[in-house]
Amino acid sequence: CGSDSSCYGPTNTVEHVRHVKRIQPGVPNAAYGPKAPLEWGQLNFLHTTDTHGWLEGHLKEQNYGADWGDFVTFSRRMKQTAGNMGVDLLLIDTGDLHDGNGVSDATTIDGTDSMPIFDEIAYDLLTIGNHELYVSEVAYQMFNNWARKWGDRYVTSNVKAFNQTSGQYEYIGATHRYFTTEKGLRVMAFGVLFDFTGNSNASQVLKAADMVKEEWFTDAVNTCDPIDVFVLFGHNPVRQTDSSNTLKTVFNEIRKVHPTTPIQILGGHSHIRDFAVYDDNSVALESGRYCETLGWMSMTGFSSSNSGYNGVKNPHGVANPTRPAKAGAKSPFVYSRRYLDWNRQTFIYHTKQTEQAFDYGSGLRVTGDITKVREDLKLGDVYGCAPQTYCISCVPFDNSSNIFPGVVVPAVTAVVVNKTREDKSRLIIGNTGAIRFDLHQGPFTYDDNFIVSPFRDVFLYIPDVPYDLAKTVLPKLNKGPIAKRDLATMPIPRDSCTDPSLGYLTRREMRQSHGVVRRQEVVTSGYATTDDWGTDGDDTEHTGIPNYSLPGYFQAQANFPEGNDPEVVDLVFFDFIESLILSDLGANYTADMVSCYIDCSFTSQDYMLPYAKLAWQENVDNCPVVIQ
Ligand SMILES: Nc1ccn([C@@H]2O[C@H](COP(=O)(O)O)[C@@H](O)[C@H]2O)c(=O)n1
Ligand SMILES: [Zn+2]
Ligand SMILES: [Zn+2]
Repeated sequence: CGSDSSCYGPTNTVEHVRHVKRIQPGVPNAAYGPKAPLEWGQLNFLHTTDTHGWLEGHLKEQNYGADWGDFVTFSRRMKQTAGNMGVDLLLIDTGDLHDGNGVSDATTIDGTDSMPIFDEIAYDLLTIGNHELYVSEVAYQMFNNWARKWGDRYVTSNVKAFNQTSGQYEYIGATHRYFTTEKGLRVMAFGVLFDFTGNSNASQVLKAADMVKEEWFTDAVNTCDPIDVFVLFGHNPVRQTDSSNTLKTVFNEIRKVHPTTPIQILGGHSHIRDFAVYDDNSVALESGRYCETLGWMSMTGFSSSNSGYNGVKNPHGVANPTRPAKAGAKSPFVYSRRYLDWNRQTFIYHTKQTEQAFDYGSGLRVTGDITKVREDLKLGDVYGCAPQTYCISCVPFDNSSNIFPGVVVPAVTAVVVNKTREDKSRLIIGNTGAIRFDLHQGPFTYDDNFIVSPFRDVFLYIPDVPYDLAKTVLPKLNKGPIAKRDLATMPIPRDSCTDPSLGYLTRREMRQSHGVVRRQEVVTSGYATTDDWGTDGDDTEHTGIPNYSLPGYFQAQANFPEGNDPEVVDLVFFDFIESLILSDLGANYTADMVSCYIDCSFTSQDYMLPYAKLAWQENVDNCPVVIQ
């Protein structure tokens, strides 16, 4: 098809219309759920991060099946509960709102339809992620629209945008926010993006080490105004050993002036559930990715002698936090943390509601808005029937059920072809990070195209590169062997990724087949988190999911002569990795030798749909939806 989208568009041909069906969101799960009520303290946090447009929830995974409308209801009910108890609850988001789902990415400018839906939550603090900065139009969407709307709640302590009117780089949001909570806590908040360098020239990211030298920062830390608690939040991993973590830099600067004031840290970007202890008076929470996880953190220990807190000391009728940051901590503060699975059952349980009584009109309206966006963007249109599940990391990289050998390599081999050069041998190289989510067995929809491959990374190429040189590029990019995780240590010997037939079993059958049933309920596969406090953070217990590490890059070779190596190849790659490719090819290769391969609008969003039309037409009219 090349760049001719009429070859695979959903409505252009009669033949295609036959293949268009819609799938419906998954039903709420029923058999298992949260292990215990939340521990409410004086100051409580609900945290989202790296939502990447997944506002519809996970339509093919019951465990993460709530949509943003359900979250609207939940967050409002939790705010009311906090008010009724006489304590504070802060809602916080740490960025990456774009790139990952059709709701955010199927519009001409990413986020056009998703951002108004996202904005239905009354966040107290928000900050910016790197996915708001790759594309200038998106950066300006945040700068000109949402930053203005969110005012001082949008804290971008080290991120500026180029203001075309003033000709200056200006902070996108506020540098910091000093505010008093409903219960009298004086909060100083900083929102810090990791030292990101892949942004377009519409923005500027100050390194944290430079940010802390800015006058506004030293003024804020040294202010004479009382500070009861710092909220240090950012699109930034919380694990101190993560090389991207720059929260530590800011933490250290605060500590020079405030040795014992609590610093509550909330992070993101590494897409994991995590909780880290920084010191006796500081703990950090990270809340996963893609609307799979809602993070909960609470603390108690404020008194009239150390704060302006005028709320209830230990809210009644609920559990309260009891754990010091670490054993023997010299601190009045105790904490709790929990990773909530993103489903209605979780939301209903923690608001003490019933399925019938849970919904608010506001939440239902937002669910309706999401449905309308999905319909308008035709996200439910089906392009093929995937015969099995292919995952990114639940099986080794070379397993046929891995998405790279199973889908991505055959898809780029078959579809990424320049007609005028189709007789040439080619190597196609991509970064594995461009593939963002597992591909589930069953109908492959327009939405799934963005879920699997959301970026608009253009396929570029250099013609006629000697094969002896071209074949050295992938190993140079990857440098080093693929680390493999020993399956024998994993709690589940197989799961629906490795054995697709299991996808047809119910979760109960699946677990019982392995003999793991607890509390007369089912323990399903999912996150089994280990953090600085151990293994009791997951709100719903799960057995783990195998997680094999990946090389950074993949390669497909196409139209190679049988039994021989070609003399030269067309070397095809995403523009996202152009500079790396050129540096691996050496000084004889320069940017002026690079051009668009098919055309400059054919991107990584454009090869999966034609492949689905090519490879997955069997059963397409009768393709069972497999909800895991
Ligand atoms: N145009 C792009 C942009 C990003 N990527 C990949 O995404 C990774 C960053 O994602 P986070 O959610 O972790 O911030 C980046 O490292 C790339 O792998 C891409 O492929 N193309
Ligand atoms: Zn992210
Ligand atoms: Zn990120």
